[in-house]
Amino acid sequence: MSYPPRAPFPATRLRRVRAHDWSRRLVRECSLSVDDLIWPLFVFDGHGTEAIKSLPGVSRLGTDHIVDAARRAVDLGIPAIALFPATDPKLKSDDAAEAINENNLVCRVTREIKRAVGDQLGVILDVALDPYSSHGQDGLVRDGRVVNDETIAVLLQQAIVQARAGCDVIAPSDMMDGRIGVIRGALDEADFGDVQIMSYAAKYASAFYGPFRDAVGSAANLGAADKKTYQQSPSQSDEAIHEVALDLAEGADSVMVKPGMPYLDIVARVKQTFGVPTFAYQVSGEYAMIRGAVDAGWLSGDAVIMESLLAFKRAGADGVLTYFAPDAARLLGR
Ligand SMILES: NCc1[nH]cc(CCC(=O)O)c1CC(=O)O
Ligand SMILES: [Mg+2]
Repeated sequence: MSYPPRAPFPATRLRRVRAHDWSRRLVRECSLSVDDLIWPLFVFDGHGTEAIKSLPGVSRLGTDHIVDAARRAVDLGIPAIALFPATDPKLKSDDAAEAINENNLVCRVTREIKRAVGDQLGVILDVALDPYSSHGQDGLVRDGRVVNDETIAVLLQQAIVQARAGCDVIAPSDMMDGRIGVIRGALDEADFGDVQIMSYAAKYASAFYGPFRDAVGSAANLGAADKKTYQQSPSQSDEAIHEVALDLAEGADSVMVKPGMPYLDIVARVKQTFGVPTFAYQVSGEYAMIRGAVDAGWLSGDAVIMESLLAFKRAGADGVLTYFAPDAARLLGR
């Protein structure tokens, strides 16, 4: 055998198209755009900003800062924000009554944001009781159990007050069975037929939510309890498909998989199975993991952020809820 070898040469060399930037761009299968981003924001009833220890770089925004953040989202071209309230502990109760107060923090702030930016920005609000309950659970607790149907009776009222405040998208994140159909019916009856429902359809009982619970202050309320009787076990894949099928049949306009990066297989299955608008939530723990490593100098920030978000697109997601939304929008705008 002579050297260098003359034949046979590999007919197919995948490196050929990788050799030039123009050619890599030409064969690109998926890409991330600012249109794919949803920016989650934490708001508290006060002024200024509050750092969140377990979410470096993310702050709770006071009512005097939140409208500016919404304007910033518009300027960056981000299509939508998701608002989460850090409720004053004094307003939390066993029945989470503050959730259905039409002048609660999130409703007031939504009205202000919509007044300022109108239809230039979509506002998404969670439907679940955990920011308002003294036990930190997403539903009502009776004899130590999170009860399903009684909870839904409250959730539908929460959805209505939020829609009345001007919220564009209701996002039930509670994982009660059957709530999408009931909320859809209630919205339609109250003349909010145009308000969308983005269902957290496949939401897992995950350890990656820790920093979020610090941010909204539900960690202390929840204590050592967990949400395993309603959120899915991380071992489940077929069950996620079943969940999504039910929520779509009940009227969900779009569905979400949560967390994101450890569940890209679920994102891919959901998109391939149903072909509907599918979102993924790169949750607080995923953000903290990346941010922490970047801040320690172990990972290169911009590259890792963009790679992590592109991976959602490759899996089939139509959009990503991410605390990196403003960073990504800035990087994409270059
Ligand atoms: N309804 C609760 C809710 N809505 C969004 C998140 C987590 C988001 C994140 O971790 O970034 C959670 C946490 C939970 O289920 O305990
Ligand atoms: Mg369900």
